[in-house]
Amino acid sequence: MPKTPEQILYHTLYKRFQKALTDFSMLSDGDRILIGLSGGKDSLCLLEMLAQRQRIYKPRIEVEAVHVRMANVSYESDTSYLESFAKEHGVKLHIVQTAFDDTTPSDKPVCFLCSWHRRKALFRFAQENGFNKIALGHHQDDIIHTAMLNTFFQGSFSTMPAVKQMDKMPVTIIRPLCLEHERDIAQYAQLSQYVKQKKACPHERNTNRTQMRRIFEEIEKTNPEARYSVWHALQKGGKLVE
Ligand SMILES: Nc1ncnc2c1ncn2[C@@H]1O[C@H](COP(=O)(O)OP(=O)(O)OP(=O)(O)O)[C@@H](O)[C@H]1O
Repeated sequence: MPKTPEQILYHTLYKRFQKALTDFSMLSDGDRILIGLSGGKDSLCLLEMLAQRQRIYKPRIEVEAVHVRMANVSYESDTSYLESFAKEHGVKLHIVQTAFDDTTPSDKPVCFLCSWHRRKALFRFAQENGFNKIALGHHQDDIIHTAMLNTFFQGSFSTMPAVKQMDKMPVTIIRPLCLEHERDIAQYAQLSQYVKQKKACPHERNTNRTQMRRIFEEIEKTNPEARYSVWHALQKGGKLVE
């Protein structure tokens, strides 16, 4: 039977997802995995693939998802779409709300505070509900851009690892999309007609990250293999597992 472009692309994405699971030994029998579902294309795609993986017998995993709403940031997320998407894939979705004080002056940017508090809510929810792993939707481009940011701005050759065992809690972060190319996820999201979130965060602006993205796009034009080169350097330097 002829395959549609959507099915062919999903197959490519799923193969890389499986390779990431294997290369980084991300799954163990009995894992309870909590997906951080922002509503963006990456975490939607992550949910779709983990939902499929959940139907395989060994290693046996259980998957649920959580969407964290930030009460004090007018950042509209269409939770009814997230609920129907998760339900369609047989994944239970939890919605939790949190907030932070953005009126007290702080030396930290609002985006930093917002993501710090979101992360805190995610960890708390995972621990209170017996999840031993949290799956996040960062892909290979995110990991490379972070490595560039840390190298050029922090003086540290480091990045978001594919697997990170948290020091102070019995929770491991996994990034099963770590081998995915962003453009493939974007194309799949379009073919699969993912609904775009009404992302109206008033604090979002051009950041150093956006600049790294542009620079990396330029580098890839000169050397289409550049991503594999950076990945290899990160792997060789032991930066992908903590
Ligand atoms: N509000 C949220 N609730 C739960 N998890 C979240 C939330 N926001 C982000 N995450 C998790 O953190 C990851 C990285 O967040 P980031 O803000 O970079 O993603 P995004 O661009 O909003 O969306 P996505 O990565 O899903 O396309 C997401 O892929 C998701 O797993």
